[in-house]
Amino acid sequence: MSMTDTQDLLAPIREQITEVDNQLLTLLAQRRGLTNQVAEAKIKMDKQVRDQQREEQLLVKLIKAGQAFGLDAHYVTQLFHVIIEDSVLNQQALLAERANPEHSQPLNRVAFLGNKGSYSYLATQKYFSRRAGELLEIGCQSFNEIIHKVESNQADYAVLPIENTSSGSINEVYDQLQHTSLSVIGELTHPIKHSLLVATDTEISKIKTLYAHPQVFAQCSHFLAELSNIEVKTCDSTSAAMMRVNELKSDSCAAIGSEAGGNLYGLHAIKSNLANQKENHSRFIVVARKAVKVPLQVPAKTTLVMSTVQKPGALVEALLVLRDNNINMTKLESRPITGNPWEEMFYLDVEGNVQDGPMQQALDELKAITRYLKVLGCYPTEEITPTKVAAASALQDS
Ligand SMILES: O=C(O)C(=O)C[C@]1(C(=O)O)C=C[C@@H](O)C=C1
Repeated sequence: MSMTDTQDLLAPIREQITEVDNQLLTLLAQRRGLTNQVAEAKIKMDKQVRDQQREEQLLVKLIKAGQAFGLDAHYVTQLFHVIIEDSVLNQQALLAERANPEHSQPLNRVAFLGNKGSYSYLATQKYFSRRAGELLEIGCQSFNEIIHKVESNQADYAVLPIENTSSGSINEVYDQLQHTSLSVIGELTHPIKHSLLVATDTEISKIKTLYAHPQVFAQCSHFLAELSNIEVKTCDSTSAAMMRVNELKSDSCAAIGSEAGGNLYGLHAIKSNLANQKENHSRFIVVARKAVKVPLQVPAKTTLVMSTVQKPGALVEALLVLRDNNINMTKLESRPITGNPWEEMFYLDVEGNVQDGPMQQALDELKAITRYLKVLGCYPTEEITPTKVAAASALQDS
């Protein structure tokens, strides 16, 4: 069968697939509209955004209905976890906006690291896509510059990477937090997926020169080891590598970076998942000059910074305060204090709202036993743990 025949066979089926996809999008938008209404009702009824009992009932029904259509339980569960996560995040954003009208501006000026196409750029887009107001992107060359932009009112917000699942905490950002008066007002996690990006209709065997940021090369070392006769050229940023490959428009050049970022420079991916570690995510924080008030209906996280007194067991004592007040700590990081050798500043992320009784009690107790304690911010949690359906596997077997 010739290539033209094959394409003719595919074309009408693809048309139908496109039609179905558009219907799916229409329905998803309709569902999102309904969740906005749910959020409004929850504000009036003073109810929690998350209702995991309702989610479980919903999933059980959907799994059953899916089976009748020949769709397996795993597929249906995965799909609806994403849909429900979107719904929860959307509702949280709406409630947070209502509680902080002064943060709702027609224009959000946001400083981030790198240019269009960088992972920080994509995280910025993702975070502000749920928020009202237009986005003005301010690409910066250093964390210092980013913080300065917000402190000096040249930007309203900054999006900063704080940790990565493969390379750990980003110390430079923690050190900036030690000296700034800005507050953490939000967080988000963004997947870091490296792809091989090209500008022409080429293939891997033709690639002779690769452009990327040195950290990206390090994260893809296993993939690079498989290639032979390749020249590796380091660039200052992922976006610089993309720009270079777009300028060269050569069959023998490729950049490594995110596919979505590459698309902004007219590049397309010929191979994906290049990182050594397949689950690669970065967590970002959003900071602003003014703290936000998190409605009690929304699950919150609080970031604290403290230094303990110099005595054995001082840190343990501080952590016991959290335990005794039933507060879960999700992260503990220590950084040296500038100018005070051998002394440490501790950064803690804990689950809870600063307006909550147990949290206020814990903060009072911590103040009494630490040398320094500051709340860096309290913000809505964006890590939405998917609801498990105990009956799913049983349903699948039946
Ligand atoms: O039904 C609700 O209460 C909703 O908020 C909607 C919804 C959903 O998207 O289906 C989202 C969050 C809740 O945890 C449960 C269900």
